[in-house]
Amino acid sequence: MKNTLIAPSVLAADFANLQRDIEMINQSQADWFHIDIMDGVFVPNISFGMPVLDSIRKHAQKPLDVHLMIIDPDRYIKTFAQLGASVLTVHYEACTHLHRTLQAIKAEGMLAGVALNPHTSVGLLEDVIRDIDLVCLMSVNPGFGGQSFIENTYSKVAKLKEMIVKHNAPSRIEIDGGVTQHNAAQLVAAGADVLVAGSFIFNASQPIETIAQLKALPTP
Ligand SMILES: O=C(CO)[C@H](O)[C@H](O)COP(=O)(O)O
Repeated sequence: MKNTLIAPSVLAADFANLQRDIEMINQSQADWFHIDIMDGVFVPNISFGMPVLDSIRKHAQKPLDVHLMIIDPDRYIKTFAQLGASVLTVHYEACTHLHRTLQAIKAEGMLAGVALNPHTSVGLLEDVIRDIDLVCLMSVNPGFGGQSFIENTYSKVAKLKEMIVKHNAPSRIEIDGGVTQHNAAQLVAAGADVLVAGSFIFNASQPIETIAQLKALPTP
């Protein structure tokens, strides 16, 4: 029985004490570091770029799950491979030739992810789902941490899980945005494999225990 992977979003970390927060995640039961790269064009925020990720990589003791919220992500596939990304996720809405982009990510030895904005239907992935290692369902409108969870996500998870089973696809389902103790169990029950959480973890009084609680959720 697969257990749920927990990927704390570094976007919510204290950037004045980033090494401290990275060490905390290293000591926790978290599985991945979720890295949100934002360009201020695809989303109305600019997060951080290659120099910060290079510093994170030097201290992170868990795989880097890199989420590109940028236009034309093909430009940077090799760069993020060199920066140590284990998973590289691009937005469906930012790709003209998604199948080719997925092939390019895999050619660099990374797992290939596709993220869908809240308004984007999972059905649009049907012809490429077998080539996707991770589908990231945005449960907030991308760009900022600390937003409220979009309730329609539950039904999207169920639809996506049905498609993955129908096509015998390798895809994991990742949920990104507004994940807390109020929705995590229902998301896992609906078929989520990976939970991204930023503010729920980094704003917690005891973040390591908060991660342990997410990790202990029963899986279907
Ligand atoms: O992709 C993101 C925003 O675009 C963040 O990863 C996501 O919002 C997680 O942060 P939080 O758990 O605080 O919502």
